[in-house]
Amino acid sequence: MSATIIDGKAFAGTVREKVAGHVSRLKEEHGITPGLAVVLVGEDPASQVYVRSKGKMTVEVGMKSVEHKLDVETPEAELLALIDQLNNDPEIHGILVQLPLPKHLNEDLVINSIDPAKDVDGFHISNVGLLGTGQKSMVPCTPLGCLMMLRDHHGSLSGMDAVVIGRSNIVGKPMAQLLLGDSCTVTIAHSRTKDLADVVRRADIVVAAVGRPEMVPGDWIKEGATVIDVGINRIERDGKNKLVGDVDFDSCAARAGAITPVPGGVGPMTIACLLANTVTACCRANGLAEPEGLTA
Ligand SMILES: Nc1nc2c(c(=O)[nH]1)N[C@@H](CN(C=O)c1ccc(C(=O)N[C@@H](CCC(=O)O)C(=O)O)cc1)CN2
Repeated sequence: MSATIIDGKAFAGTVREKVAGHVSRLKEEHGITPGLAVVLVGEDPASQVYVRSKGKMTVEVGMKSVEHKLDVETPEAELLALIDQLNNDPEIHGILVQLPLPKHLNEDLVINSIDPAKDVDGFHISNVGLLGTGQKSMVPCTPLGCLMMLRDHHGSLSGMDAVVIGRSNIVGKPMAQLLLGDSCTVTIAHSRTKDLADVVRRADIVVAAVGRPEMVPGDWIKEGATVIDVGINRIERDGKNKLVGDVDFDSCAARAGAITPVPGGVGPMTIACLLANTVTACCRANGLAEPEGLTA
């Protein structure tokens, strides 16, 4: 079997076009411009790239972009004061604090200080609870992007066996909730899972989100399964730097029915879904109908 490559880069482009359409309608019909504030603490090189990209794409879809770049040693109280200011700014509909944060900052405290209605990352404990109980919430961007690609490829996911490898709060757990919401039979596998290969071999859908380069070999994949690779791992091979996912692409593609590449798969969908969440948050804040197809 030679797998269909799910082109996340192209799909993200169509999501951004839809977002841009909604933004221009919000401006023309209601005089509202959605605003997104991104906060970066420190100078982590990868985070700097992602934050730059978020700002650029926010402006490209016609939204207001605000960036706050804080010194690596910023005291927690100062960061919390900035979030409070953004929570109370009527021109800001979405707030995102780029992760990871420097070690001296309490990530849970910082995330939970964001107004849940403006929490476009969907990491606030209220949004986690709402998603877990099947209620309307802000949905974390990376799992939302994976769900959109799966729905686009399969139509209905109902009754499919899904395995999520990885139990992080920002990808593994919300991904499992979303798949359950679409009536998949879901297993969350992790480092202590017994017979991981056998568990993965039963799955129609495999979402790999462990952060270990090329950990999943092709012979774990059921013929025709769909493989969604969330991993973004920088490795050195043959003296060159390379970006690889959590699955061994060539051997998995040889057995899968469809697979996302790295780069160009899940990654670009993360930022597209951030923009989608910002429009959703803006519509909710103004009591307007939510854009269709941009939420879970
Ligand atoms: N507050 C948040 N922090 C972080 C999140 C998040 O969703 N919210 N996710 C990641 C980083 N991230 C966005 O912030 C992100 C990661 C990767 C990509 C992407 O497009 N990757 C490209 C490859 C880019 C490269 O060469 O490095 C791809 O996969 O094609 C976008 C956004 C952690 N922090």
